[in-house]
Amino acid sequence: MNNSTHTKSDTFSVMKQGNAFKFLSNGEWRTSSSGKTMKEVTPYDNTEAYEFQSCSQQDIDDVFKAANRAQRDWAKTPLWKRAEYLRKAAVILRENKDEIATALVKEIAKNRKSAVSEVIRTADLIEYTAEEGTRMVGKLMTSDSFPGQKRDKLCLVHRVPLGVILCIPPFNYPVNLCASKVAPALITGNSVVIKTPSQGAVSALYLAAAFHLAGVPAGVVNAVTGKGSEIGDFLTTHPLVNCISLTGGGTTGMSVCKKVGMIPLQMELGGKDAAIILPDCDLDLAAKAIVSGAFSYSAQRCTAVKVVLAVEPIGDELVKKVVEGVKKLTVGHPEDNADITAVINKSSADYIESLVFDARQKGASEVCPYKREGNLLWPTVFDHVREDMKIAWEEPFGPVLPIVRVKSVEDAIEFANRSTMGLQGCVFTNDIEKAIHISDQLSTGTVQVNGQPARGPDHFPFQGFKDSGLGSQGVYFSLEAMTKVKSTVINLRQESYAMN
Ligand SMILES: NC(=O)C1=CN([C@@H]2O[C@H](COP(=O)(O)OP(=O)(O)OC[C@H]3O[C@@H](n4cnc5c(N)ncnc54)[C@H](OP(=O)(O)O)[C@@H]3O)[C@@H](O)[C@H]2O)C=CC1
Ligand SMILES: O=C(O)[C@H](O)COP(=O)(O)O
Repeated sequence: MNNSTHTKSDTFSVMKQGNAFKFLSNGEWRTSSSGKTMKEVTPYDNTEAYEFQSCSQQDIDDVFKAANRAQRDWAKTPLWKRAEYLRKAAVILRENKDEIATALVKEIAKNRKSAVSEVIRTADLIEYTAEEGTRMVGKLMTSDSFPGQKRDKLCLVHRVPLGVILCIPPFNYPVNLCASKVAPALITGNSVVIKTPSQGAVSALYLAAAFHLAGVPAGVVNAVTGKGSEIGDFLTTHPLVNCISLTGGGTTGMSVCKKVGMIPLQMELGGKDAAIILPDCDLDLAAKAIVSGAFSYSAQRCTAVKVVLAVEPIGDELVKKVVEGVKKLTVGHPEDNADITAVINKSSADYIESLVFDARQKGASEVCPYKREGNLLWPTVFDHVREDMKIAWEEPFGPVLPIVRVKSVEDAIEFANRSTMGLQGCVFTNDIEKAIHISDQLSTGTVQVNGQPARGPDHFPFQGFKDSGLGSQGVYFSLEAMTKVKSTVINLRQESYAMN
């Protein structure tokens, strides 16, 4: 393994040919056999951000064959050594955090501070995964714990890799949500094929490059670029895929689920996270969490607060505090660290606008008014939202927050549970018994008490109920998801009991 540090500006030069980024196949950065490239524009000024390969079916087929070939030797690499590769990749990410953050700023308009923190969070996640993975030991079971049995069978239980994992991250965390799939896959002895998001492709390629530069053997980490609508089906239905881990929209996730065969799936899809605010809560704390929860990264987070259910009589006071908080948010360019930056593309901005117009036309009260310049949308808050308004149910993935007034906690729970999604929810109250009762009633994978919805810290389990997903993420849970149980049973001729 190469132990030198990677801080020079040409560290990643291997990834490029001219202006175009190459894709990673079997340990080599290549141009596509299609001869075609794709261009990506910045969300904020529509100028060209990057150019990268439009991978062909032939490229993808080659990548899967390489990943399949490399996996067995990788699985035979001692665990401590696999962990070393991961730690090395984490070091490379940290050393190059500014360059990678620049890609995040340009491709997905994440503000610089958050972009740098995504890279550091990713390095931490990879290191934690290396450590957790080395501690993931098998277990020994004995037959005599089952009724009627003697101690004449010893069962050695191991977790073994699945094979080739197809990792499909979304645009909003192209580095971190790529690593949250790749790191657990690698430490457990799988090889990976990354399908980068089209907006965010270069950021995800940097992640792949960190593993490549760390010296991970050829074929173990591969990354292809291209449009999901063009190469998605070929990737997900490829016979050499042994597991798919996808984070993205519900429509994408469900269509993949319907097409693939009997392989394990880890799906992290959309959310409509509700914040239930009880009259007895610390209102300042709740308002602060709502503003941060609803508007960080312009609300392009699956865990964003997407509807507030204010239990009367606190509605007026809560709305006043939320509006005060929203007015302090800065709107502008990601390089200036603005809180609110342009949403990912025009079609997303148009969709968000359609939800705004629907709420406006149906009479919601626009307490923080909507304004748009290109893809830049000012943080908008609607009060007195009713259930006939689309914004009450749909996921805008943009800075528009609906507030619904409800008469009772029971009404709030009923409203929240009517959503087809069930990622997270949160409840603000000073009564912990009430909080537990509400958490028990909510059909969501996680409920936060007196805090905003969030995936992190990244070792916590993260899962969606209903249409929000399948399986659980979070370091240990992903290690389990990317392995299967294998057991060896030793049948003794006579019973034997371990003695002191
Ligand atoms: N629960 C969670 O953890 C999270 C959920 N999300 C959800 O993701 C959505 C926004 O992210 P976004 O990136 O736009 O989501 P998409 O569903 O559009 O895309 C997600 C990923 O899937 C790829 N893809 C698209 N079509 C296919 C296909 N047919 N087969 C295989 N892969 C495909 C995309 O590639 P391409 O870009 O080329 O189309 C991208 O890499 C929101 O709905 C949000 O709620 C986002 C983050 C976290
Ligand atoms: O993609 C998302 O939106 C994330 O999974 C949420 O992560 P966060 O809660 O750390 O923003």
